[in-house]
Amino acid sequence: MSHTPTGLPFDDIRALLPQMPQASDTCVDIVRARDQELVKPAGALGRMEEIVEWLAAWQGRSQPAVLRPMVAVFAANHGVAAQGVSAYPQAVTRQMLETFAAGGAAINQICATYDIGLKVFDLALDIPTGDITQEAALDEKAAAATFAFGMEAIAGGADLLCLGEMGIANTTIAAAIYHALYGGEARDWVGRGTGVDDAGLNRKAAAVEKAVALHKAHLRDPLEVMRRVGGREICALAGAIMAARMERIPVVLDGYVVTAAAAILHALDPSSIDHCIAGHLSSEGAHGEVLSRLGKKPLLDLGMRLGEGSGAALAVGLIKAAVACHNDMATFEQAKVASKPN
Ligand SMILES: Cc1cc2ncn([C@H]3O[C@H](COP(=O)(O)O)[C@@H](O)[C@H]3O)c2cc1C
Ligand SMILES: O=C(O)c1cccnc1
Repeated sequence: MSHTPTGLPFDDIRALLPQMPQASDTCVDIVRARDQELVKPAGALGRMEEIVEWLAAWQGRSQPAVLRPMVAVFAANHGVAAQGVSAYPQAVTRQMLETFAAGGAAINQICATYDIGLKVFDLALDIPTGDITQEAALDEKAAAATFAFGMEAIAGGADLLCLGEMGIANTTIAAAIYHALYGGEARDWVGRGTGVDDAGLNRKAAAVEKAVALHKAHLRDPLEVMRRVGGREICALAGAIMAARMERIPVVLDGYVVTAAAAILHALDPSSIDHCIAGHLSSEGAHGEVLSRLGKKPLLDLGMRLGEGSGAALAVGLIKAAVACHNDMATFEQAKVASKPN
């Protein structure tokens, strides 16, 4: 990327890209060699084997481990909610944070089931971002500061990071990001989110179209997309993905909203999300199209459209099982099973 440093906050983000650690091919080779020895037909664990290779590559460990998985949920409010784009009122964002704290949400139960840590971050809920149909969501300084907050938030605490979000109207924000990055028609990118009716869906498409038209002159730069038609949780999620890369923590993406933060980084540098896996395919319509643009094949497809990190956290069950098979299965020799087919 040709870029002259100017000392602006976004330059601090761009400066991270050339410093990203790369996958460890050596660790992958060691994992593959052990896979050959394990007491099963070659390749019989299919994608479970690929999951272990991915963990090894990005943890930089020849024997990968998932001992401290964490879900980080970033919560924010959005000025665009005033356009009538959600089936629920903005107050639900804070009410759900109280529900997370009380242990009553879906994500609490999934984390308890798979022994996953849960951290929830309130990103200035009382101050919704600017309505993207009227103005930029955030100025550059605030966007960069929130990205930095997301980087800090995940520091030091996990060997696998699942990302989640809570923010009424944020499926509209995600759709605006995809429309800005990938073009097409606004309608192609909007879905029913929390369950808007046909009139609500029309208002969503109109809001996305208006926002992208308003900011059009500035949307060639993915970081401008992030601050103008995005929101605080999108900035923090992008920061968390970047920090995880720097710390060699593999990342499990959630659904339509979390993937929008990954799409921003991918647009800056496609290799910047190589340490990320897609936990699931959201039933928010365009998620499949987005994942194929990002080159990600989702692990689960359960017809879910919740957010909160729920699809990512469910995938941890599979990931833990994949690691257990790899690390703890017997070899043909140990099990005294004939290793060569007739
Ligand atoms: C009770 C409740 C719990 C949720 N948990 C996640 N979301 C999800 O729905 C919101 C996005 O949908 P939209 O763009 O239509 O507002 C986000 O907050 C997301 O995390 C929820 C939504 C509700 C109502
Ligand atoms: O897939 C998602 O992230 C999603 C879908 C609907 C509502 N909230 C989030």
